Amino acid sequence: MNITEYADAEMMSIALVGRIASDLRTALSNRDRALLVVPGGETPGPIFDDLCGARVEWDRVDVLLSDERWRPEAHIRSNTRLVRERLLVDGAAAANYLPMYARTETPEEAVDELAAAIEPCLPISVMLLGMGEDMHTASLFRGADNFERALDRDAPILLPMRLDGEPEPRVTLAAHVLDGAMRKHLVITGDAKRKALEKARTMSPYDAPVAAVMDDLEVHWAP
Ligand SMILES: O=C1O[C@H](COP(=O)(O)O)[C@@H](O)[C@H](O)[C@H]1O
Repeated sequence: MNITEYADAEMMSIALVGRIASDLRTALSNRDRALLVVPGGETPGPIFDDLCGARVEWDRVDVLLSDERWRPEAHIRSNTRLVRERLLVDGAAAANYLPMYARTETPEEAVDELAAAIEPCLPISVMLLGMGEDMHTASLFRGADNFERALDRDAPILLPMRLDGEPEPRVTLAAHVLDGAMRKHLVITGDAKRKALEKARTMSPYDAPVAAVMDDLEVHWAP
């Protein structure tokens, strides 16, 4: 794991967008298509605002979320909504979006079909992840019903995930799928997440989920 510190979030966004765009161009020089995985939540919005205009052959890129909250796309908590509104615009509107939500009542009813569309696009070429102060990344939450299964080497690509206290069920890519990405970036802001990440360095993924993706991880941090 390597950490780059930036003066502020704007400087971080500029540099990170340059890195992701460059990683995508490298991936596209080796393969017909590239798979870009992005996080949801609050942190990536400003990065998406810049990334959508980056010089990339977007019509050769598949875009996929790291995880999703099981809410209709129009819902304020939908990660898909964030991606559609702030990433899949401008040049990036030409990218192919791989859905991580279907209009079924439960994720269990849809995960196999969603995973079947994702599988042919793997491995991940370029991945950007976020992290919570509780050290979760994607929707790998300690204490969630499928958490330990999601850390298994033979876990299905996509798993439903329920955590007491969370307002909706979720789906997440399995740890081995995330960890298999060819380029791995993590974006975090603030002292609390920085401290949590430092702590996670010495912990097992069973206690600190982000530790499951730390090999060759490039961390981008701003205050
Ligand atoms: O719920 C989620 O949270 C994490 C962290 O979000 P942030 O706003 O604190 O950066 C995010 O990476 C994940 O994709 C999302 O579903």
